[in-house]
Amino acid sequence: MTLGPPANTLHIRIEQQREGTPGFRLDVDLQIPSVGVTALFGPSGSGKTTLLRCISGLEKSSKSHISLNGEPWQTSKTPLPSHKRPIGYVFQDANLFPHLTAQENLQFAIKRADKNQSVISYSEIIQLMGIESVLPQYPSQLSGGERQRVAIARALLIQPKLLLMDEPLAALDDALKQEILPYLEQICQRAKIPIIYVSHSLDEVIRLADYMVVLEKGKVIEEGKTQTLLGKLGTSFSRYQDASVVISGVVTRQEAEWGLSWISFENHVIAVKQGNEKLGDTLRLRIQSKDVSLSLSQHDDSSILNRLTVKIDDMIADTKDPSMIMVRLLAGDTPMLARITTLSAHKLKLQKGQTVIAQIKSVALLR
Ligand SMILES: Nc1ncnc2c1ncn2[C@@H]1O[C@H](COP(=O)(O)OP(=O)(O)OP(=O)(O)O)[C@@H](O)[C@H]1O
Repeated sequence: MTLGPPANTLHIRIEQQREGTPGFRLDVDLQIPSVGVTALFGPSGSGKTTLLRCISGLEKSSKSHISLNGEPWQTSKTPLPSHKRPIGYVFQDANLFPHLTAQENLQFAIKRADKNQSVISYSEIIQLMGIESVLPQYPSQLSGGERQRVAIARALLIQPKLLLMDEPLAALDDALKQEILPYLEQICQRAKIPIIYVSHSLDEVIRLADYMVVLEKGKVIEEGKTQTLLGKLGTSFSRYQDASVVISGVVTRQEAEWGLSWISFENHVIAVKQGNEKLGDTLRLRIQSKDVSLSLSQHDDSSILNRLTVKIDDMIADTKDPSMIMVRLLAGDTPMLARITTLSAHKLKLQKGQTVIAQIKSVALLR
């Protein structure tokens, strides 16, 4: 007996060889979580958009099998036309109908909605996206950010089983990106469906995605939970100079007089600049490998607040820059990365299994 894909999984099997692009072949067999955000990452031309277009049926593929929690809703034998697939699609450009108001654009989606599926209600999405006041307006009267928020609402109002987002923030400037990210976070937390999110921005991915897939030349080269994948050595991420890890922890102490929140994970505590978070909130922190230095003993005379006792798990030389080395650390079971000079590693005689102090200079609070 062969076992099918496990429950709580979205299984996507796509093969495509497009005429006119002989050098490119898409061949993907993915099993990703059936709830939450999966980021699709990879260099330009690696096939991210092609994969989304094949999933949505906008592009033909020789093999196309999609099943959710073991239930197939798209097979090569019974290909569904694009408009019949229960998929919401948000593109880089909002693609709203220009001759319809924002509200009419949304009503168009409601007509198409799957009556058996209830992802989100009209009133809830209007409130979550903060678009009540712009409903009577035409797309040309909206700002780029407002247009994109209406487009996201429209994609969700078809009550999809899967939401595809292809660089939804790429056309916006940095200020607008920062404005829309909290809306996206809310949607990602609220919609209990799988969301595939294409982005070139590691910042966005780290902030939104629980799971990551990396494509290269039409094939999956890496996949896994965001936290696990980013904490690995030898991946495409650990080669970046801004290689980072994500740590999830709970606010256990706040000191208003110093403007600090203390975030606990496993047996460790990290101080961050206080924001809107409250005691008991779960937060994600981003720690860049270049902000982590190592010492053999605790230095109480240092200005660095965050000094964690960790174990060296592995070390790998930077093939592009022999003066630098990446050290993988474990704070309990939580991986961290430190990018330090090869000379320091040599002077400190760092070795696998050794206990050291990780000094963290700066921690970004992701939410
Ligand atoms: N309409 C098309 N006709 C023919 N070939 C195409 C077409 N669109 C893309 N390609 C080719 O298909 C391959 C995959 O492109 P795709 O746009 O899916 O990559 P991508 O990872 O989304 O890139 P980017 O990050 O730049 O958007 C590339 O070789 C590209 O040149």
